[in-house]
Amino acid sequence: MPERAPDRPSRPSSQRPTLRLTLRRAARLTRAACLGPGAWKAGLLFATILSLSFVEIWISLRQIDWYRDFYNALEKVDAAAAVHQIGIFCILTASGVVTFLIGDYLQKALQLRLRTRLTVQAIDHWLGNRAYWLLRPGFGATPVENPDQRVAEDCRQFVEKILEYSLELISKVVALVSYVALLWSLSSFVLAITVFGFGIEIPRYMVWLAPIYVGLASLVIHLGGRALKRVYFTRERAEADFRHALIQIRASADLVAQTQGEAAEKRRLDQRFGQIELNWRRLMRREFLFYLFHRPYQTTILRVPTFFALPAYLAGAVTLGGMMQLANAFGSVTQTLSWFIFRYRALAEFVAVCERLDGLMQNARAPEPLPGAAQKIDRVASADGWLRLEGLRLSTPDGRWLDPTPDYALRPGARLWIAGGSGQGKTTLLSAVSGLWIWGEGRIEAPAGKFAFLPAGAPVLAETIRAAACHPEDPATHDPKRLHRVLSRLGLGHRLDPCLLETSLSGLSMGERQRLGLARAVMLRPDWLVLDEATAALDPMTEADLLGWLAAELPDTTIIMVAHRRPTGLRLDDTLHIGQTDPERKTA
Ligand SMILES: Nc1ncnc2c1ncn2[C@@H]1O[C@H](COP(=O)(O)OP(=O)(O)OP(=O)(O)O)[C@@H](O)[C@H]1O
Repeated sequence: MPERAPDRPSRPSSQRPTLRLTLRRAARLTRAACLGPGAWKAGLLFATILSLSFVEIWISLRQIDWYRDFYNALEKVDAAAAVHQIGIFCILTASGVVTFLIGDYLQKALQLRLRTRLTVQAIDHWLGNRAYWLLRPGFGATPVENPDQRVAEDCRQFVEKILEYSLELISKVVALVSYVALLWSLSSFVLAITVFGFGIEIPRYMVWLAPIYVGLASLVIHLGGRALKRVYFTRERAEADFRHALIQIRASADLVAQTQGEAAEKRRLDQRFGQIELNWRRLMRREFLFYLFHRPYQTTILRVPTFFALPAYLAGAVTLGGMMQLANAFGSVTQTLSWFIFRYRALAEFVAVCERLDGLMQNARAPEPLPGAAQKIDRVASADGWLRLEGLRLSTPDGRWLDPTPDYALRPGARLWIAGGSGQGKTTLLSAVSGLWIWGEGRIEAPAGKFAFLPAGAPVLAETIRAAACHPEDPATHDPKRLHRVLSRLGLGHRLDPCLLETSLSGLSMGERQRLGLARAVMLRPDWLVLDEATAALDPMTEADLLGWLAAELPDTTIIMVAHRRPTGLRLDDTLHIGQTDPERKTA
């Protein structure tokens, strides 16, 4: 039987998304994506890509020299030197293209490797700790919204962005050092200005101007755009909610059509799309403010360096080629320093991705139930294979107590009917026995062995009849002839493709679904079989026939049946009444 989730460490309190917190989140996710088997290959790929980016920096430095040489050739009207420079230009451009192509290809290979690893971990946490079960509204202390989006979209985005940004950042730092050194060597002259009658001389003014210029611009842009992160977070949530509603309609097409629910669905979709619209308007306002500063900066940053270098040219300190080289060096420094500004919008989105994905990973790693309800069920392994309930009283996750469950002991191989009125806690008891339900008090002695659960509704999530009939085991490990015989006995033979035993589950009636559930029970041969209203959709004659057949197929299996009607066809050893209503007395 599944074991209860392990003890949960306390959750970090909700924190404001500061830079430090974002870096911590990004570091945790990066570790999850990088560490593990084959990590050295990822490291090697990263190092190669980084080296290629250094080559690109070298090429760009050569291009700055090229500006000087080319313009000086023009100034001297030296045709041969100009043609030579055009040749150098072609070589530099070709080298740049080749370096870019190889780097881009390797980067995509690394992305695939890291995304696979991160996604596998996200899925492992989400499914492995039963977080998908516990972290739902009404169950978990911190329900996770739209996990589908976080696992599918955010893992991809995180890996793409972290690679892109970390490579960029490292190469920008290296480039910055090179560009500053170049700018330092070029701007050896002094700027002499007069302020309020005082003569001021600023040596190497181009070097000091660059960080002041970019620093002021960064501050202004950050102030204008800092609210964007929240808007991006909400945008993703609204989009995911809308998509989810559409998926629900696809999955419940019959239900919507039979209940003529189109108008209600349209209202629901309108309401969810309304959230997208609302957020979009907020985004329009925020981005307007942001671009008010960002756009002018972006459009002037390439032109302004020439204006700043002009005083040196006019003072005769540099030649025209020297001024162009100086302007380019200054432009390179300011553009490198402006990385934060140019990436501001994308970085704000990246912060939102980190918050969502790390939230999923952290919560799923140690899913915490809603606080407030008692979690005092003492679950122990049964030494003699009996199932025992002692002093058991279950509660709902929000703390409402259900009626006490009678003390009870069930021997292996017995057949038990659990009876009780609607809402009295029968399904909840089954969940507690299987270790899922943790709210309540008392003691459950749970036997070991293979456990199978047949729910009332749809059988299982599977793509083919064969997979559904063997779920959760691999259908390839089951004998196809036996499967065919079982399904035919249950009246589902017509659903099988004669050659491949593969057909879709769509269009199965509720009774057919429940018969498929019985097929599963027989194929799995569990030690413990729990049926929760799993034959309620069958007519009494079929139910009696199939339950009799099931009992014969599984002679040693302990069968626990929850049903409102006393099951026929199954020789019952005992009945356990849950709650205050005794259905037998009621019928009598
Ligand atoms: N997540 C939850 N949050 C709050 N209450 C819950 C939750 N899950 C179950 N309950 C409540 O616990 C009670 C027992 O539910 P349970 O499904 O076990 O009843 P049941 O006996 O199987 O009912 P039925 O025969 O109608 O299927 C019900 O009142 C139900 O509303």
